[in-house]
Amino acid sequence: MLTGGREIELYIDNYNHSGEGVGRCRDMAVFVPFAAPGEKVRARVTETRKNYARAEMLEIIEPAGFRTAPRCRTFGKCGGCRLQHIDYPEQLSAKRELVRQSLSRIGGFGDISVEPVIGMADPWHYRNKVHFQAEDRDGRLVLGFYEEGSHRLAETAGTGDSPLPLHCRCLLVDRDLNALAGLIEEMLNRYGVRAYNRLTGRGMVRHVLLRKASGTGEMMAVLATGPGDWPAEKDFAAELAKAFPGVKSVLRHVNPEPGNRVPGGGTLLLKGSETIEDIMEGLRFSLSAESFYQVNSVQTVTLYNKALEFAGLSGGETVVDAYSGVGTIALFFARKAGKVLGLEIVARAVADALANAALNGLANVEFHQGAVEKLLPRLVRRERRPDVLVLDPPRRGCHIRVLETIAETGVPRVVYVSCDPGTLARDLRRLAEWGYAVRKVQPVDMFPQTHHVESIVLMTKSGLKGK
Ligand SMILES: C[S@@+](CC[C@H](N)C(=O)[O-])C[C@H]1O[C@@H](n2cnc3c(N)ncnc32)[C@H](O)[C@@H]1O
Repeated sequence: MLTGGREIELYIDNYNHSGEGVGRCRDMAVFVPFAAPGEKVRARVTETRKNYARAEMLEIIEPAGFRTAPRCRTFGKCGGCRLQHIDYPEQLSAKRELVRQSLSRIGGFGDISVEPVIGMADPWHYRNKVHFQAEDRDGRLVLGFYEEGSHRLAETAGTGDSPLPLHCRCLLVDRDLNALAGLIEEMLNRYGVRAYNRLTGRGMVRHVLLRKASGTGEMMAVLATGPGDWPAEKDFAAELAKAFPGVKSVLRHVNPEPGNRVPGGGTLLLKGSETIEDIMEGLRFSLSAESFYQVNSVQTVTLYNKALEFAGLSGGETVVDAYSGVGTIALFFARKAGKVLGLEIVARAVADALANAALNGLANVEFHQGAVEKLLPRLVRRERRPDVLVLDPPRRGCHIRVLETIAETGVPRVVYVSCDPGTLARDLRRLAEWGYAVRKVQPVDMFPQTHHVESIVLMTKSGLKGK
């Protein structure tokens, strides 16, 4: 029996779905964060459950050849990155194996073939959106990231000789957004603004959301604040936009509630416009602060082009883009299909998608607001069955009713885009039981240095050939 506090030595032979090393001790799986397969480590047990234990690494007795020095000084503290300790080629093969194992164990697909993960030429500074939390420290407001599982900022972040404050140098975040965060932090202090304290209700800034449209360079800054008056808010915004030319939108989101995660409140436009515009593969997209938009612009193009390839369009097809967000996939497809119907639950995203269709002069695309599990069954009853169905659900995967509708109507081609190999495997299993065959599985690395992996899968009705 393994007990908490005990020191053990173990060989690591796999990763779990969170990117932690997995070894075995007395027939018990032991998860060791930041350990890697092929390594022998000494670790202290921190948690024991019925089927597994967790341990913290004390010493690497035999390191793996692909182990590398993490570049960020807060690696292991802030919780954003999980894989900086292994080199990039190993990250890609680990993610491929993760997808393969999920499809095999959860999906029941046996020895399924998974394509090598499409990685990035430069796997750093790829994020076009970031939330910096605000905290008062030694009489100054600082911006940074929380330590994992806490509401305290990790001590320092980043590395190198940048003039930015240490906590504003995330190695995953676009360099302009890091620089913008540094300027905002300096300015907030100069304007005498303090961080909001959720216990006392005093202070002003809760967090800062920054977003960049990579194709145009336009940036948006949203200061999420408590309810207090801020007479200088417009002066602040005007100075910020002047000092940082890409900044086209400065907003203040007021949240009057004491807690940290309470929605509601209102958004005030302080400077510029409420949206920024991006260009991707010749298509224009208008983005608001709340719009869901993929965070890695380089890999998004790769992902969407793969989706197009898997769809195998010849020009006249009807496509349904289920979970369409601001309409990005739908508009990519509209240029190659007869008609595209986007289905999305968030009203604001549907409004953005309609605006985006108009912005690009695409008349063969419609967007409907509602839950896919309600809209899709109605749609296939009312209109003809789509030739291609694209699914891009949130992490929890598809509602069973969506999968049943696919099976009942026999949609010939299903292109499933997923950010969670576990729910992907569960959904593919159901479709396979109802007569669909997996033709191709292509992971794309949208989130280098983290354990997350995006996959795109082509399924066709059995008997039909995948291209
Ligand atoms: C992973 S995002 C994909 C968005 C878009 N395809 C893209 O690439 O930007 C999932 C989207 O599904 C929407 N969503 C979540 N649950 C939904 C449901 N039951 N019905 C319709 N849309 C839903 C979310 O609002 C979000 O926009």
